Amino acid sequence: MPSLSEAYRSHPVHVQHKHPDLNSLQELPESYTWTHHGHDDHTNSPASNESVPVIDLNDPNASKLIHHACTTWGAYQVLNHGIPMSLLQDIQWVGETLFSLPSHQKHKAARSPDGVDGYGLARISSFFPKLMWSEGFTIVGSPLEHFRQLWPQDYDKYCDFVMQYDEAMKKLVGKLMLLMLDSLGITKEDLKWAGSKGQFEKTCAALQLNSYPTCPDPDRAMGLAAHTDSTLLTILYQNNISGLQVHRKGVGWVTVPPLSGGLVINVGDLLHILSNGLYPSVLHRVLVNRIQRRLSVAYLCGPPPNVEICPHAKLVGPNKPPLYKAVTWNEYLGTKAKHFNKALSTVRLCAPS
Ligand SMILES: O=C(O)CCC(=O)C(=O)O
Ligand SMILES: [Fe+2]
Repeated sequence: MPSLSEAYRSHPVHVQHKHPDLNSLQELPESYTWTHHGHDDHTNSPASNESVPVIDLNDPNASKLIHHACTTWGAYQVLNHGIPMSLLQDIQWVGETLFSLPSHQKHKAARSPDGVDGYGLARISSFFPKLMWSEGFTIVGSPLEHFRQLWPQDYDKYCDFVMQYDEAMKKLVGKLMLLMLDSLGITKEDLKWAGSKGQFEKTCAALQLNSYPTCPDPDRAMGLAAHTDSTLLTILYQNNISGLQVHRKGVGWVTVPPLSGGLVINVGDLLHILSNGLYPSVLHRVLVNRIQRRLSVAYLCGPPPNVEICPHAKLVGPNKPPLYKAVTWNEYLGTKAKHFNKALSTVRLCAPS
């Protein structure tokens, strides 16, 4: 069975590796200048009071609320998710410390050209002519080797925080998967890969730390370009700096305001497939600002690598043909590495009615 890192490794996306230290630039270089995008958000439109739903996981109606949020937005924020605030602060501190290291130090843990983990530009960079105003660090499995390069003296305390975060996220994934499937009328017994305890303990994940340094010309820069996640679901912690936007059909770009202790849940491409197109995988992007560095931590969660994901039988019928063919995460990552935002349409069987 291919591991997640093997899956990524077999589908390398080539990203230019030498990039300037964004923290030291006084002007936006041409290579980072996107066309002006300040006008294309929804803030002046009549729908500006629309916002991504906030759901209390202790609410007895959570499953219904999730159904509504996922069909309309493909995203929601959660409160009372069980992750202690101290753990969120710890992982944020790891990110802050990591990205504050001198550039040459960070490059000691650079992602290898065909690799998945380590320091570098966003993997999606190769699909855009302009560079993004961000830096990232990806962790799959143990961060030990890279952290040893970054912090030769005290790497173990940073590793501990990552492991604790990973452990807590795994539990939350179990809870969220149950709720999100329930919201589709699917039980854990309906999915073989839900695991013997029905807690989705075999799901695979990558942890992505993102840093968006302050920018001298934020209106013309892009922190992270519009994309959907190749996951089942993504659990995102954003510190208290705004920047994340989601796209809603008919409304446009909508900012997801940071919520103290809140987590953003994105529907990824594989859950979109599993839901037979009912839940859109949310298109999202990140804008930057000139005042404060923004940090985010994304837990990118997918199925066990060799499991085939297809529209669930309960969501398919005579009037609802399956919209997608079955794909493993590995196969889908390959498709995404080739076709990026058109990947879903390449695994599509028929047009929606
Ligand atoms: O920084 C954010 O808020 C979003 C990050 C993201 O979309 C990703 O890592 O896939
Ligand atoms: Fe994302």
